[in-house]
Amino acid sequence: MAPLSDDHRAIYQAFLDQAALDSSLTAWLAKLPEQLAQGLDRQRHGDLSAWEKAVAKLPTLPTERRVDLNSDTVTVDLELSDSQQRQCFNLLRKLAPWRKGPFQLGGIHIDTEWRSDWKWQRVAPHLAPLKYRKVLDVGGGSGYHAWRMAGAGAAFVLVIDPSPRFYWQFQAVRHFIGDADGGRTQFLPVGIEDVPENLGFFDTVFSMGVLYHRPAPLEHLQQLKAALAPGGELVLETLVVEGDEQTVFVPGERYAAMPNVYFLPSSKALCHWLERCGFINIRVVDEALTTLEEQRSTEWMTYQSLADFLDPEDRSRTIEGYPAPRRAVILANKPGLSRLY
Ligand SMILES: Nc1ncnc2c1ncn2[C@@H]1O[C@H](C[S@+](CC[C@H]([NH3+])C(=O)[O-])CC(=O)[O-])[C@@H](O)[C@H]1O
Repeated sequence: MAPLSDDHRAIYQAFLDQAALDSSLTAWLAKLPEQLAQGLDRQRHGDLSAWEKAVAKLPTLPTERRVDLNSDTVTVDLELSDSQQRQCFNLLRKLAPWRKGPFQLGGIHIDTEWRSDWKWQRVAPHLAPLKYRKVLDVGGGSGYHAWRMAGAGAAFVLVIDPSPRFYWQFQAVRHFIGDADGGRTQFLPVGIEDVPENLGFFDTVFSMGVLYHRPAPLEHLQQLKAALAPGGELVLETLVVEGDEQTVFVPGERYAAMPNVYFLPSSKALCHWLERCGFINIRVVDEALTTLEEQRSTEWMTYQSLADFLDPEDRSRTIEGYPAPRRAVILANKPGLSRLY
């Protein structure tokens, strides 16, 4: 077994607690130390040591704090001296670009590239209540949505995302939140391909903003289904195009300047794919164009953003001449009787 650092011990313990309740997790538990060691291997990610150090340098915070995971801005109110606040600000800045949020931590407002709260507003009203549910957020970024899921009462929320920057952003936010969530929210720096097969564990699985990055989208849907418990709910959010059941668009090298974008189906085609993968109760609950207010450059993400990736003459097209980003939210269930009913 690979040695566990202090940071990882909490994740391992959270898994142990869950595994005691459900034996399907034990297969993952055995692989966990190796996966953690690899996901955070300093040799593989140049800036990792700097991010790790920035989080380690965050000052010890007063235990008296008010944590709100249920508002659009994930908020931790606590009294910081001016110098402590300046120190925190500078350390949090070292983890930039901050893409997914917003957060308000000890009076510091992290205005992220994405208004991830707007996505949550489109998704949350349609979900089976998250209370008591074990939740997996695949490609969960900084963990913004995971904190909102914990705020909605989920019993256990696991973010998986192979980006070590996001891992350290999550740990920075965790430093402020402390154990206000009862340790129910955890982050593993791994990809969906590292999740053991046929886990059948989670009551809700989210895949938001991930499917279009997968070269084998049906395989991705099958992996999500395999992670779900019988009767569990899939929440799929992805880029789509307009069209019928057979419409699928595959862009060239880049789409809105993003590399690694593969399949953009219509939402009708996506429903068809889900049906082919054996999901039931499939419904499109939202479809909307991404606005320039939802994704933009900020002080915390100073690089180019959506406005630079759309045709300046015709905002309905990307700079490559493709249809501008449109996103759908689709819910579906894995067949079977849920333990929650
Ligand atoms: N193999 C993989 N397995 C899991 N995650 C992956 C993988 N490859 C990349 N990712 C992760 O998927 C996330 C996609 S971003 C959506 C964030 C959030 N969900 C949102 O809805 O705002 C969308 C975007 O920025 O294009 C990134 O954090 C990747 O690191």
